[in-house]
Amino acid sequence: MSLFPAQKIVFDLDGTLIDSAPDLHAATNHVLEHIGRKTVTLDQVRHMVGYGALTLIKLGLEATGDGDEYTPEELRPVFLDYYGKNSTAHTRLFDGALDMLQHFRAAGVDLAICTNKPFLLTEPILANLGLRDLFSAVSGGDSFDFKKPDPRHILETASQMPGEGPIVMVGDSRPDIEAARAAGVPAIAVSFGYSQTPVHELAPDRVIDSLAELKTLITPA
Ligand SMILES: O=C(O)COP(=O)(O)O
Ligand SMILES: [Mg+2]
Repeated sequence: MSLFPAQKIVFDLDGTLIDSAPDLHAATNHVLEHIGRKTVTLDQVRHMVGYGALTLIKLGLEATGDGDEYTPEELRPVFLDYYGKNSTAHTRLFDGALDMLQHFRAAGVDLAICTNKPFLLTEPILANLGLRDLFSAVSGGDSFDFKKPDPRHILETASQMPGEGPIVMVGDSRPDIEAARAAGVPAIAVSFGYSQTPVHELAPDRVIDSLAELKTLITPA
């Protein structure tokens, strides 16, 4: 088994560490009901997450109507207002997430979150799930002028972490893996996330079926 040495692990959030689809589903349907559209299913939403709120709204609009009656931009405040108040009603950590994160902190590995979610929504979710203190850097899709799949999102997040050393990215979908590859950083993909295509087709360096596997795959550098 080839190992990935790391001093810094940069994690995607939705679909990787947290199963947030139920709350994102509710917020998406809140927007759709607000404009008199039919709702979408949880399974549909699970394949729409990863590129941020605007893309989620856009895909929700495309799935429920035609024409350009509404823009994602004008509906974004409706989405964010609802989601901001209901972001951890049903959201839970994936199995083994907390134990794995604590394992790496105890080994002196630095951890970060690099999500395409808005930054101001990310912090309360981490706090509500008891995770905030585990991360030395947290960046959202609006923290910089660029976001995943732009490699600078990963590299700028990593530059905010203390220390120097090799980086590993762990994510669930195309923007994570493309950003990691362009950044020259190994990409480990979880198989249970929200990817639109099977993650092995995106050619990450490794696919894992459980977060606990990271404890043997990644070695403290
Ligand atoms: O699409 C989003 O809102 C965020 O998704 P991510 O945490 O997987 O980057
Ligand atoms: Mg994700």
